[in-house]
Amino acid sequence: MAATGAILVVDDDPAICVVVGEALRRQGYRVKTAASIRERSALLESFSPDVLITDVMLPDGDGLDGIAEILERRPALSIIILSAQNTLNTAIRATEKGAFEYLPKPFDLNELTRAVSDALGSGKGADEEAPDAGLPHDGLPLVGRSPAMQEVYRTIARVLSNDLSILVLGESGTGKELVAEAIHSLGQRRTKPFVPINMAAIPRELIEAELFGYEKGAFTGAHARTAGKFEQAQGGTLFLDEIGDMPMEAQTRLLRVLQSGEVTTVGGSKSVKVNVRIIAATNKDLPKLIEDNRFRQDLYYRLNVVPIALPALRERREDVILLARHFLDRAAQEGLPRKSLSDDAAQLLMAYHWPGNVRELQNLMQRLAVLSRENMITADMLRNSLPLEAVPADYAAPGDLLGQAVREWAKRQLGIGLTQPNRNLHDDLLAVVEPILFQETLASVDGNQIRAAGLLGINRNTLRKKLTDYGLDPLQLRIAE
Ligand SMILES: Nc1ncnc2c1ncn2[C@@H]1O[C@H](COP(=O)(O)OP(=O)(O)OP(=O)(O)O)[C@@H](O)[C@H]1O
Repeated sequence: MAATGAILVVDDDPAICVVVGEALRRQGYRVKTAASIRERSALLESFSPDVLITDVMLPDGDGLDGIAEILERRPALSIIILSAQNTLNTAIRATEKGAFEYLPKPFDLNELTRAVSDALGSGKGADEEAPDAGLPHDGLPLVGRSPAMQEVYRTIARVLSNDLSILVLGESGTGKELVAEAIHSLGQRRTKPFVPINMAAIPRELIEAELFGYEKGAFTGAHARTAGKFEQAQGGTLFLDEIGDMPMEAQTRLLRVLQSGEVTTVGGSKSVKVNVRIIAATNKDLPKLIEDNRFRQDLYYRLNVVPIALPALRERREDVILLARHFLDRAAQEGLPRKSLSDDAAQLLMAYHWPGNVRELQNLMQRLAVLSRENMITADMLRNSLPLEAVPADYAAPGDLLGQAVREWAKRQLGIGLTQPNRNLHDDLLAVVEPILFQETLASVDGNQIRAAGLLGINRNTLRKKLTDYGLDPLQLRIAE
């Protein structure tokens, strides 16, 4: 059955308007497109859409400006925000303004059509809470633009206006604590305490006393009544780090507190009401611990209301250079000499597998900012600092960068849905790559077609035909036969 509904698509990139517009029309929607905020305002009046899909960076301003006012006038309208800025800030702003969905670019066309049908099906967005306009956005701590981080930002943006329990998962050093701090400092509890407690860092027998507090005389050394972390976090957020290391008995007690909302100190009998948001984190496989009877299943369900999975740094290599520069900038702001990265250093950083994740990268950049005397950080300096056996032998292979470029190119082509059945992505890629390859190869042999064909491993006639097809002028390439 054809879908019904009117959709307004606003993007100054005509390709996106065409592709998105076509995809939605094929589903049966009525679609109009606009390329600016001015056109958007006019069409909102004359076309009266059910769903507005809008880009953020528009030629006449910020596409998010005016969204709250539009929703005030048309509360039934669902808004989907597209953005290439891809920061936590954009995700939060979009969600706060009342957007139904936020899709970072390049987006998947199926994801967009699904978002449209969800928006129409639900009558209205899932995030109907009153937008909180006063959140502090500056200096947001999380750096990264990879698709995996976009997913993290979207989830963070969605949990700021509620108190759902969060379970942050990820290897050591991926930023779990930073995510917990961000949720707290951007959310509605930000004026109250953020109290972290690391289960792995406290002797097992003291965990309950630390968490729930203790009465004077409860055990040797308990000289006075002491409030536990739960009470200290009253009204705010309790961050239970390394929750997988919590002893079973403490888990049972924690579950009871979460169920009742009351804590009783160790050695005490009176309970105190507590109101805290729980964010837990672990690098352990909790379902496996449950299987081994080392973690309570009921506690797991209680904590894992909204999971946030942080990718390992090697799974988001596109963020490595961004992060490295961020840490170098920070070092410079702290008064250390400003350092930059050479190209070969950047390649080496991207090829390394970062077992210690962002923390390892941060430590390395700080060390180099302090110790190196040069202004430029080179691959040689890194080789002295990184365990070399961990760097793939072909780290410098341009293939790594090329592979990444091709992956991004393919994602972009597929993501914005330019691949109609009659398109030939394979030929399109060759048309981008081959002329560059031919030019470089010919230049390296002073334009000798025979030698170039030999290096390329193709027949000379094939090379000549391809040069003609690509409109490459053999004379300009100084092809000497
Ligand atoms: N996306 C990021 N942007 C900027 N800094 C980051 C990011 N992720 C992590 N860091 C920095 O890396 C360091 C390690 O992060 P964090 O302590 O949050 O990791 P973790 O996952 O909690 O580690 P562990 O499991 O070992 O406790 C911190 O100094 C943090 O500021």
